Amino acid sequence: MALAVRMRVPCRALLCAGAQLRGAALGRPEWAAGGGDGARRFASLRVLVEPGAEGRVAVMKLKNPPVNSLSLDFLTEFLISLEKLENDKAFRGVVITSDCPNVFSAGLDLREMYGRNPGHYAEYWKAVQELWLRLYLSNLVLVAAINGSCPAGGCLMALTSDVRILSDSPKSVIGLNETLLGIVAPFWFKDTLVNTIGHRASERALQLGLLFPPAEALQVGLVDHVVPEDQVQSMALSVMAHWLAIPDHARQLTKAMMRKATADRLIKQREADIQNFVSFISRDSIQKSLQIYLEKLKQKKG
Ligand SMILES: CC/C=C\C/C=C\CCCC/C=C/C(=O)SCCNC(=O)CCNC(=O)[C@H](O)C(C)(C)COP(=O)(O)OP(=O)(O)OC[C@H]1O[C@@H](n2cnc3c(N)ncnc32)[C@H](O)[C@@H]1OP(=O)(O)O
Repeated sequence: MALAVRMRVPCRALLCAGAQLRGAALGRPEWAAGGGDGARRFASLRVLVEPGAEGRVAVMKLKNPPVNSLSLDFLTEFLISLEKLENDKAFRGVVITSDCPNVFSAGLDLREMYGRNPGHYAEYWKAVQELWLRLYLSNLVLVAAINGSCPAGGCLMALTSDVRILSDSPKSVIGLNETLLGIVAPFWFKDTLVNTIGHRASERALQLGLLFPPAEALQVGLVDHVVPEDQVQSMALSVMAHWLAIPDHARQLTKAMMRKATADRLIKQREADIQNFVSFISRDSIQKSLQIYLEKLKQKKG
């Protein structure tokens, strides 16, 4: 247990203070207790948390329409919800899924990375780092119930889970497609992928910006199960029951043993990573790439 405690991510106080500030800006996140489960069911504007099974599993539903992009406000609310669950001893596992049709998450919010100032980019990147660290080192069993498209930052989020279940639908593609946008997946995105599918498969997937359809995602090991769309959540809960059969302390220490070195690489150079991001994203050439990509997304509609 000691290792698990030591592993808690630093800068918690900092991010939480930031979260409260942003919460205030949002008109304070309202944790509306509701239903027969009392305080165990709560919601902010963009994250719903519902009881999953036997009171020890929670289902977190991402609700940032239309595409669950990971905006700063969304990240703030998600991190507050996750912390509430981590601190509630009743919960041992969390299923993460989407409340938006056909999209698990469109990844990082491009509007947070385009046309803003360096201070904003730094604040945003710190929140993205925090999301990854919190999820990757979580003591909870995390199961991603991926019920739709899952590119880039959405894929990163899924990769932090202990198990990934993907819906068998043509819309459900998953991968780190950053190069298609003319940007580069940071080293800790890459490390998380390598830890999941190995070096060679990652090299190919990252350079080509591959978005894998379900059968290929399963074959390469990016996801653990592919099931019909209406069975994603039930499969997630059934897989969860298997993982919860393992004593927490042994499983948590093992998870820490597997993931700590990867997390430490970022923890040791968080500030440098932020500066790197700010200078990279502020380049005219990168801003131009993002502008073109955003325009393409808009044109797709018309
Ligand atoms: C040396 C290196 C050093 C440091 C590295 C530094 C920086 C680089 C790191 C950056 C890492 C980036 C990670 C990311 O996650 S980038 C985001 C990548 N995401 C995508 O490519 C997905 C884009 N979206 C889509 O493909 C589709 O929207 C999707 C998800 C398949 C859903 O399709 P559909 O249901 O048809 O919906 P629309 O496309 O019509 O979209 C509706 C609406 O949402 C807007 N939108 C979509 N995605 C995003 C997004 N990621 N961010 C913000 N907004 C998004 C879209 O434009 C539409 O808007 P509208 O106003 O037209 O309604």
